[in-house]
Amino acid sequence: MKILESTRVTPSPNSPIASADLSLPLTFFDLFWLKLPPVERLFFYPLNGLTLPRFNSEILPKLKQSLSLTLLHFLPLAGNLKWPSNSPKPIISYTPSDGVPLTVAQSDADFDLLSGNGVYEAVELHPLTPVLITSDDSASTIALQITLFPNTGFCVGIVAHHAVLDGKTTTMFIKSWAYICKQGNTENSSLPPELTPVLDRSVLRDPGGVDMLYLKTWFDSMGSDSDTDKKSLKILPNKGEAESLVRATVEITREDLKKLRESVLSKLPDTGKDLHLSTFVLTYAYIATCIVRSRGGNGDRDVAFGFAIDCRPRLDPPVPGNYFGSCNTMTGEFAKARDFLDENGFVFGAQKVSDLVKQVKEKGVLEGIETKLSLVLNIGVEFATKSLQLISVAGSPGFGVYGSDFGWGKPVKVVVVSIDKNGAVSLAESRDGSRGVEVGLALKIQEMEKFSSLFLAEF
Ligand SMILES: CC(C)(COP(=O)(O)OP(=O)(O)OC[C@H]1O[C@@H](n2cnc3c(N)ncnc32)[C@H](O)[C@@H]1OP(=O)(O)O)[C@@H](O)C(=O)NCCC(=O)NCCSC(=O)CC(=O)O
Repeated sequence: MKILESTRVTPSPNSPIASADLSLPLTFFDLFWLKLPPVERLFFYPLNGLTLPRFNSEILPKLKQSLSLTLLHFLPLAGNLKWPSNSPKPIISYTPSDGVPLTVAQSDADFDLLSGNGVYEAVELHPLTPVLITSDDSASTIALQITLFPNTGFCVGIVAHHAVLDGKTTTMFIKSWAYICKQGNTENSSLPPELTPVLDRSVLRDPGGVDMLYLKTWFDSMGSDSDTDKKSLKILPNKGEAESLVRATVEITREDLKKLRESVLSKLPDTGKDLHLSTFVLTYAYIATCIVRSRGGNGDRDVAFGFAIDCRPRLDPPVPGNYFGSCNTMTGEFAKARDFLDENGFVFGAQKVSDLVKQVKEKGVLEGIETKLSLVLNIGVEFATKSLQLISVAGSPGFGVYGSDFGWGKPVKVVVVSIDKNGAVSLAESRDGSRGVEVGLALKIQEMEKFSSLFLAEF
């Protein structure tokens, strides 16, 4: 890996938008993620015979110029998290000298291997992944990396501070950048309505001091009375990271989903019809079952499974789908490994995940919102002690990541790197538009081997 350039891309200076300060308060949804590790995503673009001269003269200038134009719409991403002394909570601050940190690199790694579905070591993706810089006083909102693979293609990497943007906004930003790049970089680049971010914070109402409650939860978790520590914007290190994981991608097709649904219904002839057997529920329950079985071992082991919910359409009044920020909450459950190891483990999982989604539909997303952060922090502590098997979810088949075409074709693969640090699997839509689901995995090698032997061999 060779670093070719470390720079900052500023919003296009020709626009008056770039010359005004901007500040956005963090909402309670944002503050939930204040110190939680960021999400890392890579988009792989194959380009046969791509040379360094072509990369430098065509690809890179177009990507940088269009990024600069895109930032006019996403100004907070050119800024930083700050905590002014007169502010009760941190803010996102943009000033005209700010810009997005961008690393340009050249890799001699195997593009086809890293962008394929097969098994490879998780650490192989780390050199392609930008690093989010955070300190006591300041935290980057995102960082980007563009990596050339001579003769084979290039990769666009983004790391996103979850207190600034969630998966929906991150993927909307990448799609907007790709859209403007593909359009040909004219000044005044406008975005279609669904990609135009809504920065207005007044569309979201705090149910009553949840923002300050989350800050207090963060303060309490730090166990320090010093003001510097309390107001530090440093992100927490990943504590539960396992060593030497391998990655692979598996796909669940519509046909597989049909079989999974039929399998649940055949085992629950009376109650099955009341379950919410969506693509998401079936996929997550099935993958969680295979992961617990791949570890095998003691049935007494605690298993926590949980996932994020996009709150935008579920708030009253609903928040626009293109609202910029973090707008999700978590739901989840505990079980014992034996529940999944059991012959009817998948049916158990489908019932539990269905119940969780149905609860959200019935009770709304704000039910129990006050205690969500402390619950998640406690699970993190247990995960770090390795006493708990945690299976969470990053991404969503609804994000449409494969629509991100910068003008050289759609990505051949999109991966979430950070699942190798937090016990998550990643979900995306099938690349071929067939409405299947692509699932990213990061497991120990023995567990990956077991997973491969189990996956879709039985339902
Ligand atoms: C809570 C959920 C997981 C539940 O999903 P479900 O699919 O079970 O339930 P649902 O009500 O959303 O959808 C039920 C069915 O309706 C369909 N459906 C839903 N909305 C639709 C729409 N607008 N247009 C057409 N169809 C729609 C779904 O595809 C599904 O059908 P069918 O069964 O045919 O599919 C989801 O609603 C959700 O909020 N997903 C987003 C989660 C998220 O944002 N995760 C990322 C977190 S941030 C993160 O992790 C970081 C990062 O990614 O960077």
